[in-house]
Amino acid sequence: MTLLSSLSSEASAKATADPLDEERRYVAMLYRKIDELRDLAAQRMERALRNTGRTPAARAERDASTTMYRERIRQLEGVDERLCFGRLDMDDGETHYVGRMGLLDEDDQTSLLVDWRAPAARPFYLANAISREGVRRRRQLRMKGRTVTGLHDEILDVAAAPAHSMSSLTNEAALMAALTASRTGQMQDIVATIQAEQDEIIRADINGVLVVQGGPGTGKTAVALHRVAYLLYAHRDRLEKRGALVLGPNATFLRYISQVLPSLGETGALLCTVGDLFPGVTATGHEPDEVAEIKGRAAMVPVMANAVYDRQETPVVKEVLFEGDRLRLTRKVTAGAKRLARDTLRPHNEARPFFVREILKALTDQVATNIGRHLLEDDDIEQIRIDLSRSPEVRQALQELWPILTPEQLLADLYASPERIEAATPDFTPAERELLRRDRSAPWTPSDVPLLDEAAELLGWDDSADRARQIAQWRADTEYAEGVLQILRYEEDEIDEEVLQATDVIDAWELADRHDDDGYLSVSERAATDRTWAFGHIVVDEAQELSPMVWRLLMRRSPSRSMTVVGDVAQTSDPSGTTTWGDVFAPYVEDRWRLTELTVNYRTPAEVMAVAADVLAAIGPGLKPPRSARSSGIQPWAMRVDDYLSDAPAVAAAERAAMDDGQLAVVAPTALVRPLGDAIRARVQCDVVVGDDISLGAGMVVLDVRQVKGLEFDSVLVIDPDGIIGEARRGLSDLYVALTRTTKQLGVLHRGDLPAALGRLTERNQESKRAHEGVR
Ligand SMILES: Nc1ncnc2c1ncn2[C@@H]1O[C@H](COP(=O)(O)OP(=O)(O)OP(=O)(O)O)[C@@H](O)[C@H]1O
Repeated sequence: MTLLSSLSSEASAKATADPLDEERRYVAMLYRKIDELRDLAAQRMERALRNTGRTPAARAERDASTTMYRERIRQLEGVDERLCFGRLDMDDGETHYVGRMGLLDEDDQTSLLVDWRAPAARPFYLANAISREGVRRRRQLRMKGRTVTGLHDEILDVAAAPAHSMSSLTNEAALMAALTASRTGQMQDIVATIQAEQDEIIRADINGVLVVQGGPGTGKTAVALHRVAYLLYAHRDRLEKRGALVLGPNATFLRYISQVLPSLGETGALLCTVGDLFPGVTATGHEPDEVAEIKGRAAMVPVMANAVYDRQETPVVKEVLFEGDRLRLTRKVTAGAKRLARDTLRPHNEARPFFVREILKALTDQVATNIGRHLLEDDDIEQIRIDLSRSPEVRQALQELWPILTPEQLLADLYASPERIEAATPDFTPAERELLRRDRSAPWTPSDVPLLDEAAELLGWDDSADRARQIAQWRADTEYAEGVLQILRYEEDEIDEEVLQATDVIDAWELADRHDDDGYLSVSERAATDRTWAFGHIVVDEAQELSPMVWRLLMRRSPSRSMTVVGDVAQTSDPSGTTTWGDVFAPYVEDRWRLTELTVNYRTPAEVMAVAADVLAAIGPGLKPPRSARSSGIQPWAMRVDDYLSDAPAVAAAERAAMDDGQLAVVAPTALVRPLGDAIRARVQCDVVVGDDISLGAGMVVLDVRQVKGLEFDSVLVIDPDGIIGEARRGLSDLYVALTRTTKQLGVLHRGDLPAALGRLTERNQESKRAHEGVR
């Protein structure tokens, strides 16, 4: 036990029946309060929905109100599970109950429940026997659903503390219970057991770039999510308008963490991957690492600029047919127009009108000269200019000389043409150019997204067509609505003059407006559809994997540079990723970023971490492993097999059979994942999911290292460590990631000798191997 005096009590323990009853009564009262609030929000939402919204303003208000009440109901539902988890008895006689949200007594405005993020709750996470923070007793409430099942008291009295019992962990009993619980496939919040070093980070200043470096299992993801919840609470005004973005490595990971923020009463952050950051594009394609690495380089910035310049053409002569005449644009003319347009320093599409104006002027001059300038008035010349601008041939020529481009067109055209690639990449080798080549029909990949974003910046948005389309659509809707009203008028005229006509209660404009079913969008929804959205705060998880081009995109979305960046440079596997934080931020904030470290591994037991530490030493001698919060008493093991596909399924089946519940992950080199998954499926009884199909609740999953990143499982079986090391440029880092995914058990199957870095593993002897074979 960490602290001096510790008193545990289970629901069944007679000696503590009274305090338990007292807490049960109190918590039941809190739930009644929550139910009342939920009913009230539901009633108000219903009332708001009944409002017909006769004017656009009323309709906007109705939509805003319903969204607000819907969010409130979701928030109240989110915090329902383990609403209240602690109680502080202070020296001054005050008592504070700590929970997921704040609740007030409406009559006397006293606090019934303190939000875990409020200053009054902070001692719950920080108080210890040495620095009591005014706390006399800290009580943990164990809850199952809405029922208090037990409690655990810590009396913070330094005089009674035996020196050897001091531990750096807070709420240790509850922490250990959380760490040893079986995993469900969904990340749980840690709100009842946040540790002091984590609390510091969660509540750190919102401004500037905060980098949280920490080894595997140190709670980086958990801390990042609790920090978002804290910032949404402490800086509600700022973040309500601009929103918060949480960027994760892949969709599986986002699903894994998706329940954490709602359970903290927050639904307002946008969770997405890099592939989601260009609205309108679904980046589902895969590509080899070496292609992604090239696309992620900072050298792609000039490449994209060259690709745009390459589209601004100046042929020796461009001939244009106009009303039977062959007009000529010499290079001198097109180059002059190009220079003038570029000198505006506007993006390509926005500079185009300047180019067009110059070219039309030159063509108008030619036509006027051909007719005889002395025969023409100013109005005639203007008419010629207008006719030229409307001529399909002239338009076609202008499109060839300076095309209107979308980011998708620019990039697809570039990839599809060896000539364009060559023109845009003067410093690339032929092999690198070849890697960029791709068919026009190939799907977009995540590493295309920052390039599309770069292209959008260089091209500028030409939204005139969109706006024209919107106006046309609105007109069509209005006309349609007017048509509907005509019909109603006609029919109603026939029926009864006393009957209220449709046109009395609704006009065409409003009817058209109702057709637009976009409704009221929340900040996250608006942010998700707006490429240029500037977020109030950005959180990046597994940040070591991001390429320089992705950082460039993120910095555009964060002009205020308010960011929390969490990662571990020892776990970098993406060839575009970083192993030095300074390199990432120097171009944007120089050295004005803060580094903070997490040092305790809450996931991986000490026995497994000892093995992983040897691999870490092989990655870089200076790298320090995190300290494990606990030992499991279970030694990790290795087993030599003859053939992975025929031997591994039996071992996996035996491991799974030995587990009561929870999840087993089989982590293998990418090429082995599918065949191994099929072979295992044929052997085991439980639900097995393979690769990207991962359904988070399955009893067994078969994945490669990329897919397993950020996740955790009760037991992990690593297949072919040499294969894992060999298949990636940073293969040892991949092995380190694979080994550190377990919360309890680790086994490694190998064919030849074990890699040197795994020398510490004890080989399983033949008997246990035979025992596994018996399961076949
Ligand atoms: N204070 C805490 N109380 C209870 N559980 C905790 C605490 N801190 C971390 N954990 C648990 O430890 C595990 C690892 O946390 P998390 O996934 O956030 O670590 P990480 O640093 O992001 O790991 P990795 O870099 O390996 O992906 C999770 O199950 C998390 O809930």
